[in-house]
Amino acid sequence: MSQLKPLSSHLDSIPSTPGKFKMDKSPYIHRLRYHFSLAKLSFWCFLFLSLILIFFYRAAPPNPNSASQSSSSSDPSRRSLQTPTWGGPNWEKRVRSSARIRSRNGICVLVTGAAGFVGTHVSAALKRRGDGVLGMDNFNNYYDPTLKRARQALLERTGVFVVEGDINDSVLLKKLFDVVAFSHVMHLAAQAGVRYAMENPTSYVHSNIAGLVSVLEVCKSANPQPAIVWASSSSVYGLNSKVPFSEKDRTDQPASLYAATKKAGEEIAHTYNHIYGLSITGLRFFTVYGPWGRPDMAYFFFTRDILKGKSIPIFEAPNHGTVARDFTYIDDIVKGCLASLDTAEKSTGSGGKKKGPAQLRVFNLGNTSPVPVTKLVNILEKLLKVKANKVMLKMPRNGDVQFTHANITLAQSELGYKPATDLQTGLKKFVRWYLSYYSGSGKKSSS
Ligand SMILES: O=C(O)[C@H]1O[C@H](OP(=O)(O)OP(=O)(O)OC[C@H]2O[C@@H](n3ccc(=O)[nH]c3=O)[C@H](O)[C@@H]2O)[C@H](O)[C@@H](O)[C@H]1O
Repeated sequence: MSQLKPLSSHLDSIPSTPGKFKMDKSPYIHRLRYHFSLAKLSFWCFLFLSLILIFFYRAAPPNPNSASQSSSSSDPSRRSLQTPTWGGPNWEKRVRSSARIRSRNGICVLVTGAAGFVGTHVSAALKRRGDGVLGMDNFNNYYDPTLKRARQALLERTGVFVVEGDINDSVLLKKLFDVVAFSHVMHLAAQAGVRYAMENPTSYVHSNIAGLVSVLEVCKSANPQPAIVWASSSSVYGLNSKVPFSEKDRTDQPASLYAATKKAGEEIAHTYNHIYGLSITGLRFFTVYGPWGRPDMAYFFFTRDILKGKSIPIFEAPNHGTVARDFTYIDDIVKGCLASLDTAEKSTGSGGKKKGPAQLRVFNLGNTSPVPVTKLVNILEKLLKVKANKVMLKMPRNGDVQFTHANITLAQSELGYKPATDLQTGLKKFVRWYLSYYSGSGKKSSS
């Protein structure tokens, strides 16, 4: 650059119109030609370097489609969109290999939320029996992402590839359907947690409503259309007081935004079934617990805080009323999920057009025996051999309901669903996992 400036004053005296400049072989002109070619060389070098820089800058995110959706919002489920990591021949090879069916009559399943608690267990179980499984997860930081990465590593070891991406990234979803003709989608990606909905309401709309629609849109346009099984929630029963909760009971009184978004999901599922012939099964999970569980759930952080000697808040209903949950062990839930996939009928549409009526189902997947939260704490105290520092608190008005209790007659008859693990047995397995996971390496922290 420094050479161009003085030279430009010489060039100013040269006519700009081609043909008007007469070649003169004087020494001055030779010097001028020398300076001129030096300027040209510098200019081309500069241009060349700039192009290289621009190329590397633009090439940094491998997938510009995802990058364009990035957001600096406080919504944790959106953060992963800023670091897209998919695409390329190697990536496609891994996708195909993970989704390859390895058993006779196997199915080919896209599992969203695969690095989540239920997603990990379901993906591993499908893979174990020879189904083709491809996982997808956005690894958001709603709770400790290192736990999600550890689950991902577990799945990698069983041969399940977890694609990093958000369900709202329809370009990625379409790409996955271009590469693999999934026969089923197990849609488990969601913003979970009842109380967190008051802190970050938009994350529920983003994942549980917009995200669900994004998944259904891609499924409806796929050819062949997959059958869909997805996670609804026991929370849709809300203020319903008729027990046990049956699928026929009213679900129009949600007590939290989380519940409202799951209820909305059930209505959205109805619409896509009605218009596009998608086969859809919604599963109302009842407080699922077990190894590799969610640190935001009471049984998990009670364990952590009892071990740390911290106080644990136990909610009670008005007039010291008992708060209870139909806690359901993860292995029972996995059986219910696999049975739902296996009994799902094919979608009837293709390429966005309905050809006939399709299956639409909703099932309770619970344990059928509610246990008071105080009893849960007693079991944990015995298993951990540590007395809990309990603080009884009035149940806050932030979305909780006093009790849940599943009627599972329908799931029993249609899916052969039969929960087999009581809370004592399930918590024993959880505590064993917890102690080995968090004390094993000495590096991890559950806080
Ligand atoms: O079935 C569902 O559809 C939901 O199940 C789960 O919600 P919940 O049943 O509310 O579980 P969880 O928070 O573990 O509280 C358990 C109990 O501890 C009580 N509880 C809780 C916190 C506390 O500090 N004190 C307390 O007593 C609390 O009052 C409650 O009685 C999932 O999180 C949710 O994502 C959804 O899947």
